[in-house]
Amino acid sequence: MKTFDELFAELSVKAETRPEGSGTVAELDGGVHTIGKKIVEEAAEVWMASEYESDEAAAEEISQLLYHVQVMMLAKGISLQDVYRHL
Ligand SMILES: N=c1c2ncn([C@@H]3O[C@H](COP(=O)(O)OP(=O)(O)OP(=O)(O)O)[C@@H](O)[C@H]3O)c2ncn1[C@@H]1O[C@H](COP(=O)(O)O)[C@@H](O)[C@H]1O
Repeated sequence: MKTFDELFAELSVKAETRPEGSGTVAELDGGVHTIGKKIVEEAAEVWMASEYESDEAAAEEISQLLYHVQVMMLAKGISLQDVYRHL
């Protein structure tokens, strides 16, 4: 189990060190367009799971959406503070 901030720290290191086999590195290499499509796909899955599936399934889809949003933040060089400032 990890928090939003802990995941972002982990992904930041992956983006920096580019370890072999990292899905994050592969997604970053796909670029903003590819990451954006992934976000839209996961957002739809959050909607469907929330409307038609269990709370557990919805929570899992939400975690995946948060992950892809963080990958987009890294692709754009947007920090947690840049986002939190708007909350
Ligand atoms: N939390 C996540 C996470 N959530 C979602 N995903 C990715 O998003 C995909 C989920 O998409 P779907 O369920 O829709 O599955 P899918 O459509 O079959 O997936 P694709 O074929 O599109 O890849 C997964 O296959 C992962 O590639 C994640 N990938 C990684 N993490 C965490 O990120 C960290 C770094 O991961 P790596 O960069 O891979 O080392 C680790 O702590 C991981 O737990």
